[in-house]
Parts: sequence; structure tokens; C-alpha cells
Amino acid sequence: MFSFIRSSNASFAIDLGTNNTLVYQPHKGIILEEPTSIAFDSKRRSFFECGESSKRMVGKNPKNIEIMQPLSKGAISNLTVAKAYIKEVIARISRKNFLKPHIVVSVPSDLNVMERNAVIEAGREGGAKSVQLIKDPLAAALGSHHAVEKPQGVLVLDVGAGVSDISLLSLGGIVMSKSLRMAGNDIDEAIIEYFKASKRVLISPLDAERIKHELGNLFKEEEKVLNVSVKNLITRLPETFYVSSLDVHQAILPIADKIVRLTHSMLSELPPVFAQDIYDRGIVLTGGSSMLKGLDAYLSSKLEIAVNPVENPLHNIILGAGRVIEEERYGSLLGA
Ligand SMILES: Nc1ncnc2c1ncn2[C@@H]1O[C@H](COP(=O)(O)OP(=O)(O)OP(=O)(O)O)[C@@H](O)[C@H]1O
Repeated sequence: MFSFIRSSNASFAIDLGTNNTLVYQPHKGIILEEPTSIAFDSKRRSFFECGESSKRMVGKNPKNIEIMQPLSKGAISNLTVAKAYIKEVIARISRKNFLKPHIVVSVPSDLNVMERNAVIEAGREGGAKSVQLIKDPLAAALGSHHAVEKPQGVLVLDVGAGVSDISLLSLGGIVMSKSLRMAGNDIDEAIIEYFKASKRVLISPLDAERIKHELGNLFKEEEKVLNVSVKNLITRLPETFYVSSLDVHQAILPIADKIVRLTHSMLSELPPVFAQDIYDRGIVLTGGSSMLKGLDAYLSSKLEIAVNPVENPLHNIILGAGRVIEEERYGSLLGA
């Protein structure tokens, strides 16, 4: 299975997320962490900047330059853009290596065959010698040092940017999983919509994310405010607006409740043989959006189960995928 690790071609693990891409090189660690975005110049008909430098152009780009995201809600939404993006990532990571690399890409557990094939095609045409896939929940559990290979249940809730996924793992595989194509980006969107409808102001996506990070809290606390530049939808003019954490709380609750319902539906369908394990150990909470203040306590209070956030929610999938290429015993977790 793991012949490629010993071959002369380099191997890399890639966490290709809706918002963030991370790359792990065996025995070096994380060597790239960037936004999953690429800029396209329609005048020259070519892609040029990718990652952080393309994200910085958002909102400041002339008409001929489009900032594109190859993924939407965890899956490749535009194959041409995805190929160009992966090609750029591979060019960067294997700059000093003339051989095509082997790559292991972590993907959401609910991708269908076409979506998985799109990742493999994008990887191969992007310049990889071979492409293998690992499912995000398995990588996340390994990255946070849970023993996925044992005959015991581990329940992982991953709330990323585009997808919320809850999976029950045992004996190195996924026993069952449920997902919702809704996560951190939808929280940003909910903030924008709330302020549009109730305050008649338009907030930019970047500010909505900043507001979420700084003021988002699923429990009502003492009011905090943040000064944000907005467009007044009545006067059509820009202005400075004070965003209140109490409004942000109202805006984000509906999405959190959808994540509660997803988790509840998984708990209610747990095979009895795993119920004891899960109620003893609780739910492993990961993904960037697990850092939304109060999410662990909110889930725990609504579902009456322990919810344990991982230490490194933005990195544990890539660290787990990295372990798979470093430790031969995990080779069986890979698939196509
Ligand atoms: N402190 C924070 N509070 C709330 N949300 C946060 C915080 N830090 C990061 N996030 C959110 O985490 C999300 C990114 O998480 P992550 O990198 O796990 O997603 P992804 O892998 O790109 O997406 P997906 O797994 O859904 O394809 C973004 O929506 C971001 O706003």
C-alpha cells in the first residue's frame, strides 16, 4: 500500500478546505497554510496569484481580475479553477524537486464518486504522480491523537467553513456519518443578512467574518461593540456603524441550532453498541468554526453530552493526514 513513501518521489498531505489549504511534508510538518483562492485575469486569460496574495485583492480588483474559489461547501465547484489552483500549490511545494509528488488529499466524508473523482483529476492534472484520499473525520481524529483503529466509537463533529460533518469512527473506518453543507461561511452570511434586514446596512464578507471572530458568542454576555465601515442601504452612502454583540448573537443562533439538530439526529441514531462509548467520552469538536465562542457549551447544554474541543482545530486534519503518510500502519485508511 505504502510503496510511494519509500519511492524517490516526494509525498505531501494536502487539506483542501473550502476556505483554507494546508500542506504537510513528512518529517518537516506544515509547510503551507493559505486561503483556497486564485486570481484569474480575463484579459490575459490566465491564472496568476493564488492563496494569501489573491485573497488580499478581494474587493479591490479591477473588472478583468476575478478572485475565484475552487471549492464551495467542501466540494470542487469549478474543475478548471481547481486544477489551476492545485497546479500552483504543487509547483510551490515541489519547487526543489523535479519529480512529480505523490499526494494524499483530505476530503469531506460525504463527497460522492463524481466529487471524489474531481479531486483526483484535479490533483493528477495539477501535476501529482498519484492522488489518494483520506476522509476528513479520520484525519481529524488521528490529528488529535484519538485511537481510530480500536473497536471503540469516536464521534467527531467537524465544523469548517462550508461543511459541518459528524462521523462515528471505529476500527479505522467510518461507521456512519451525517453532514450539513452549512458552516462558518454561512454564519458570516447570516450576519450580513441580519444587518441588511434589521439595520438596513450592508457589511462586507471580510468584516462579517471579523465581527464573528470578535463579537460572536452563543451565550449572551455583557454587550460589546465594534466599529465597522458599512454601506447605508437607505442613503446608499458609506458610513461608520457600531455593531452590537447582542445583534450578532441573534444573527448566529439559527445556524448553531442547525448544527445542534445535525448532532441530535446522529446521537438519536447511534447503534446501541457505541452509545456507552460516546456518552462516556463525549463528542470531539473540531474545524475552524469550533472556535466560535460558546459553541462547545451550547451543544453540550442542548444535547446533554460532553463536547470536547480539540487543541488545534485549524490544523488537526492536516496533522492527521500527515501521520497517515508518515506511519505505515495507517496506510489502510487511504482510498480513492
Ligand atoms: N475564532 C473564530 N471564531 C469563529 N470562527 C472562526 C474562528 N477562527 C476561524 N473561524 C472560522 O473557521 C472557518 C475555517 O475553518 P476551516 O479552516 O476548518 O475550514 P475549511 O477546511 O476551509 O472548510 P471545510 O472543512 O468546510 O471545507 C472559517 O469560517 C472561519 O471564519
